Order: sequence, then structure tokens, then C-alpha cells
Amino acid sequence: MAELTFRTGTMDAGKSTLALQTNHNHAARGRAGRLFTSHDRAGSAQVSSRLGLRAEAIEVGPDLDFWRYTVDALTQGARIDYFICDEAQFYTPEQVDQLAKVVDELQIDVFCFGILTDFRTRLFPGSARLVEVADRTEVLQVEALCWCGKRATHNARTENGVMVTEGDVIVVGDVDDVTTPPDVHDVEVAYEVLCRQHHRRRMTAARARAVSLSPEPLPFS
Ligand SMILES: Nc1ncnc2c1ncn2[C@@H]1O[C@H](COP(=O)(O)OP(=O)(O)O)[C@@H](O)[C@H]1O
Ligand SMILES: Cc1cn([C@H]2C[C@H](O)[C@@H](COP(=O)(O)O)O2)c(=O)[nH]c1=O
Repeated sequence: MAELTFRTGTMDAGKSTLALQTNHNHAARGRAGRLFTSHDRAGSAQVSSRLGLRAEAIEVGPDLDFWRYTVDALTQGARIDYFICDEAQFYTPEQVDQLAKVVDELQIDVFCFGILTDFRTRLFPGSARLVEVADRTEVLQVEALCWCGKRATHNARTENGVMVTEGDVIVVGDVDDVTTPPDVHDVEVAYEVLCRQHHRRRMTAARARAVSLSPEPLPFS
């Protein structure tokens, strides 16, 4: 029986690496697959991992209909055994439902990879739908860590080094370096993974360093 699987974790947990490994393992056994992604940091229509692996993919825009795409491909004689779907948090709930239909009606395995929550700690609509309909939701075993050493569970966004909790939901960026999105002039955006406590307190690594380096308060006279 084909399955819809959702593998999730924070940013930098190894999801894209696992997506590419999964693709490799299935292709190595002669299975025919398709690789999909949306808004990858490395650019349109590719899956890239911080470990250096990279592969061409089909870019998923809001208008892509997975059911139509699959039926058309099969009608034209293509063979499809599985789909790898990276950055699945950016897919629409309707696209996730189309993927579920592809699994059930066409017996094609679908492996989705993506983050669960955005920088405001709210579920991405696509990820919420995946949790609702997937046969299995698995949290990646390699844990990303907060600066304090605890398991990182939340994705924080910084603008010019300061953690923010308001703004556009989709802003492509990385955990290491800053990017300047084309539509947000002079604002450098970056991400950092944190434990819940430090996300609640807006205590990024830089702020924790600044607090620990600040001079002792003078004693009251
Ligand atoms: N130089 C390195 N040596 C070993 N592992 C690394 C190195 N750089 C990155 N990684 C691993 O790659 C992971 C990020 O992989 P990636 O697939 O890009 O993550 P995701 O797609 O979840 O954001 C890190 O959590 C870390 O385990
Ligand atoms: C939290 C959050 C993230 N994003 C973007 C930033 C990255 O481009 C991707 C996540 O990629 P990764 O492979 O999991 O590191 O999502 C966003 O647009 N909005 C957010 O709130």
C-alpha cells in the first residue's frame, strides 16, 4: 500500500538532506520518482542541503495541481512510483489533499519534508493539513539545538539582528547568513532555531551574549 509520509523538524534539522537521500535510495532500486520543492534557498526548482547535496526539482507554485500533473504524466506513458516533496510547508492545503488522492487512487508513495511552524510559532497551513491527513508524521531524529544546548523546537526570525514576531509569513532565508529580501529594502533577515523558553523570551544567541557581557549594575547607595 502506498503511503503519505510527513517528515518534519525545525530549520537546519536535515530535512532536505533526508529528502535527497530518500530519493537516492529509491532511484537506486530502479523506482521512478519526481522531486518537488518550493522557494528553496538555493533558487527556483532545486532541492539543496547544507551538506552540499543538490538536485533539480519541479517548482511548486500555488497553481500546480498534483492530481492533474500525475494523471497527465501517466496518460502520456510515464511511470511514477514515488514523489519527494521538499519545503512542503509552502504547499497549499488543497495541494496536500491532491497528494493524498495521488497516494490512495494511484498507489504512488509521497514523502513530504517541511517545517511545522513559522517564526510566529503558528502552523503553516500546508503543514497543518499534512499532519491532518498523512499516514505517518515523523519528527527528524537529528536534533537542532538552541544556543543553550536544549533541543530547538522553534524557528525564530531576526531583522537586522533583532528577533521579530510580525511580518510576511514567507521570507526565504538561512540560519547562518543574512539575506536582504528584494521587497524589504535595507532589512537583513536571518533565522535561528531556539528552544521554546528562549523563543518566548526572544532570547537569541546574540542577545544572550549581549546580556552576559553587559556591566554589573551599580549597587544602590
Ligand atoms: N559541516 C557540516 N558537517 C556536518 N554536518 C553538517 C555540516 N553542515 C551542516 N550539517 C548538517 O546538515 C544539517 C542541515 O541539513 P539540511 O538538509 O540543509 O537541513 P534542513 O533542510 O532541515 O533545513 C545540520 O543540522 C547538520 O546536521
Ligand atoms: C520559520 C520560517 C521559515 N521560512 C523560510 C526560511 C527558509 O527559506 C525555509 C525553511 O527552509 P529549511 O530548509 O527548513 O531551512 O522557510 C519562512 O518563509 N517563514 C518562516 O516563518
